[in-house]
Amino acid sequence: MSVSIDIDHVVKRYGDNTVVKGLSLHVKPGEFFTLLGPSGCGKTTLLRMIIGFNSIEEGEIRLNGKRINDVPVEKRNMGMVFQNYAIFPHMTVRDNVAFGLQMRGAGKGDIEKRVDDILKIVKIDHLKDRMPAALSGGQQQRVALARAIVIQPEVLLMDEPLSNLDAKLRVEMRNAIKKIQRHIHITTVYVTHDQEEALAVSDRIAVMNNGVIQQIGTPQNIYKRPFNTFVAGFIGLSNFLDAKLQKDGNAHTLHFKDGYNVTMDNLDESAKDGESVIVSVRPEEFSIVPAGERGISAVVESSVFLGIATHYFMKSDDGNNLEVIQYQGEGSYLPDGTAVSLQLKSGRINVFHSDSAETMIEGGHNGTN
Ligand SMILES: Nc1ncnc2c1ncn2[C@@H]1O[C@H](COP(=O)(O)OP(=O)(O)OP(=O)(O)O)[C@@H](O)[C@H]1O
Repeated sequence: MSVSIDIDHVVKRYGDNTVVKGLSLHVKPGEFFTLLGPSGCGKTTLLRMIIGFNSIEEGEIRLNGKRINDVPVEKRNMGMVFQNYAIFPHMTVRDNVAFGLQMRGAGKGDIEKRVDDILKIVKIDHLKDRMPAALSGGQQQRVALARAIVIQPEVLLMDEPLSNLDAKLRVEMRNAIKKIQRHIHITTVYVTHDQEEALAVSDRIAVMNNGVIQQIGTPQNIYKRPFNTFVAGFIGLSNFLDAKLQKDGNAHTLHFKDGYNVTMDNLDESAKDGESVIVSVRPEEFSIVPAGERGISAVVESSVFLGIATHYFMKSDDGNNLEVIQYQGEGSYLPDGTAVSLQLKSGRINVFHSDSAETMIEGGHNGTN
């Protein structure tokens, strides 16, 4: 049976330095939940609080509603996979995976069967007699994963498990991890600073900065409707433009510096007439139209052909550097120096208050309550 995890106003201090600041979140049974944020934001610290390597200064962590603050690591029944694999170099794959079961006093026959089953699940059963030094990085990480899950933990914790692998293997392994997690349906908390990896594997993501959660949501929700400018800038690419808001009855108009304006019908009541706002636009949320048409005037400075799309680096007439993506079939190639107009897709762009940096899109929330 899968368990839920409640993190309830937890605080972690190192001396005078508070690195986790009254943080709360709920992980559902069987969920693949990711903590995502820049280096030093407190992800690993929080993960270590869940498994019990770190003390909890304030607040509570509960498993299926039961407080575990004072339960020692070995009694928490959690498996953990580390960035550096942490497998025993002097033991075969089979012995590495069997180790945790032996420590728990499982019988010989039982150990053999469970190790065989798990090695099949992580697809390294053909390597069971190898020593770790004779394995690739991806294979070693599969051993580490097998070792963590063979003990049938209630919770699987992973701390940047893919960061030592090359780019191609990272993609292969993240797909494998996601598949295995779905298969065994274990509540999983995954730590990464790689936003693409987080989007690819997670059911939900908590975006953290400086010990505080910025937003919790599904990958789609966080990408499409970031709660604040930090999330908009951290997840995927965003262009940020200044605009002034004008209220016209129920609708609002965004006025950009060079006279272009866009009507919005999805802003909430916090949007005030005359307010300065920040508009975030994904590179694929521009429509490129010929120069002179309505839009933000810009010139192509350089471009990168990516096969599926062309990525343009442009400069707007009022001096903003803009990144714009044109998918194959959406128009002809624009050589450097081409003048264009950029129109915005009003249903897709995001608008933030300049002062609080928080969204004013209707229904936009940070998912923390
Ligand atoms: N044992 C410790 N003593 C003092 N400060 C610590 C200790 N461990 C971590 N910190 C500090 O706590 C903050 C959060 O660290 P943490 O390792 O949780 O960040 P992170 O988000 O996991 O970053 P990274 O992606 O680089 O691992 C950092 O400022 C770090 O220097």
